[in-house]
Amino acid sequence: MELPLLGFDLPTWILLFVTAVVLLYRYSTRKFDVLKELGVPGPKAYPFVGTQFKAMTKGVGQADLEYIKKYGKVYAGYSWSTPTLVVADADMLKQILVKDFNYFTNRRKLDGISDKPLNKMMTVVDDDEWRNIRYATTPAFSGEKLRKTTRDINDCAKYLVKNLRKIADEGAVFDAKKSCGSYSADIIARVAFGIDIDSQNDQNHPFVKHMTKTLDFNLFRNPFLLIAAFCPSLLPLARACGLSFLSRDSASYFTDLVNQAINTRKHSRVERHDFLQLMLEAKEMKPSKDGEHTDSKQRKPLTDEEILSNCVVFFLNAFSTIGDTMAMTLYALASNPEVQDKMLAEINDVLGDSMEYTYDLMKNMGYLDMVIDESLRRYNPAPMVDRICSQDVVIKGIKFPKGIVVHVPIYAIHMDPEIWPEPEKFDPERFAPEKKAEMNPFHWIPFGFGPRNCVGRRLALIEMKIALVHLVRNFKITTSEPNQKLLRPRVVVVVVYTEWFLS
Ligand code: HEM
Repeated sequence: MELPLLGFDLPTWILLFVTAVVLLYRYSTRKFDVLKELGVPGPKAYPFVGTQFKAMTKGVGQADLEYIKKYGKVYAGYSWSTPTLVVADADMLKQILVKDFNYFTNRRKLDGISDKPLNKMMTVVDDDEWRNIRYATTPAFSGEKLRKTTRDINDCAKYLVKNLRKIADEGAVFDAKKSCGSYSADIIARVAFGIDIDSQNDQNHPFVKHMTKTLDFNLFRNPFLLIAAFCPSLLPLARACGLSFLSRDSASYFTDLVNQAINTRKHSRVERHDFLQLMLEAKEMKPSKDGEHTDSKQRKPLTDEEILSNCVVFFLNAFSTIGDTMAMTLYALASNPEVQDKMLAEINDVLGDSMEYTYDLMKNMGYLDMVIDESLRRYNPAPMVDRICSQDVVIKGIKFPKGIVVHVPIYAIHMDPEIWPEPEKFDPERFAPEKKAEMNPFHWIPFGFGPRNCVGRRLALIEMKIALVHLVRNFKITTSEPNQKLLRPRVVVVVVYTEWFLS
């Protein structure tokens, strides 16, 4: 006797299942004709995954590298079901990222990022809303502002040295990714918001815990991301079931942290000129104390929602990128002792007995710059950036239809053997001043390019430089032998390297 399941008999279940598969198939292939019309070569697209299968198994960067070799510097693909043109050609990038910026102002939105407190992040908002926020926050990273922050950065770096000294004295190994991530979190909290989180002393600090959880872009650990990637139209249902990109506890942790910082600021008599202050001034449309924001181009006051989202985006961006790049630079120094020795010689030469490493002193360290530039080429944490085309435009004979996503394959450009011979090799000499002067600027784009490039670039560089100077001056960095082999990039949204340790 057949037992009906939830009131349906077996044939009905089979019919429902087949209908669901057919509907999902049609949904995931509905845009598969768009790229055929453009006549741009590219890999075959499959239902549900588009052309992403290689990216899922080998990482976005490696997939781009292999496809560019096969199809050329412009190829067409489907990011899941979204038609995408991948552009690695330098002239076209100049056009897209700079000259025709008005047609390529916005980024593709991950559907999941429309929940508070992430919905108004500078990284995801469009057009004038983006311009307004970018305009209000850019002055926080001026040379003058950063010069004032170097004392705070030095303090955090000294703390890092103190903590690592304990480990070195015991002859133990250290987890560079964690230590550098905490260093970077402490700095952004201090210099941008004036708050002390002291995550270096407590790597289980809730701040670190929530950051790490939020930045875990593994599709298979975060069902919300999985749905956003494969079937975004099911997101409302996912939300109704309580799923979200940012977990509820992380969302309320970040919201409370920012609100506390704002309240403390309101009642404090200490005058600050940092990122948070600029945002609060932009909320009230006050001219900044330094005369910034007096320009009539400033369009609208920032809303509370915009302030909250952009505080969170600064935390998120600074935590992962700087921590990872620094950790990879340490790995490169450990694996290339001659580079480490040369760096130390320059540091001693420039600094003499000084223990305060100022903004201006850092400018005199040409070899340190070369090491960081090479590290950002070889181990850049952002394997790609993207833009959406807002109206039909033809570039170098290729039609970019309105709505198409342009994917800029940073990793593949940085690892292209035609541009960078022996790309796997860590070689700071590639960035010697005479070579840098001749370099095509679109062959090295770790911070993106054009008006929408990384707003935190200068802070990132100064933070990394100061920490590396402290570390190289105080320690000889080596790899802990067996872990050297574990270094493999796993690229989903940002590059994450498998665990490894230094001593
Ligand atoms: C090594 C460190 C860093 C790297 C490699 C990096 C890389 C990038 C890249 C590739 C982009 C996209 C640019 C584009 O689309 O053209 C970006 C955007 C952004 N970055 Fe960074 N970043 C770093 C550090 C930071 C820091 C420290 C902050 C904040 C304090 C920050 C805040 C941002 C923001 C807010 C955006 C969005 C800008 C906009 O949409 O206008 N980044 N970053």
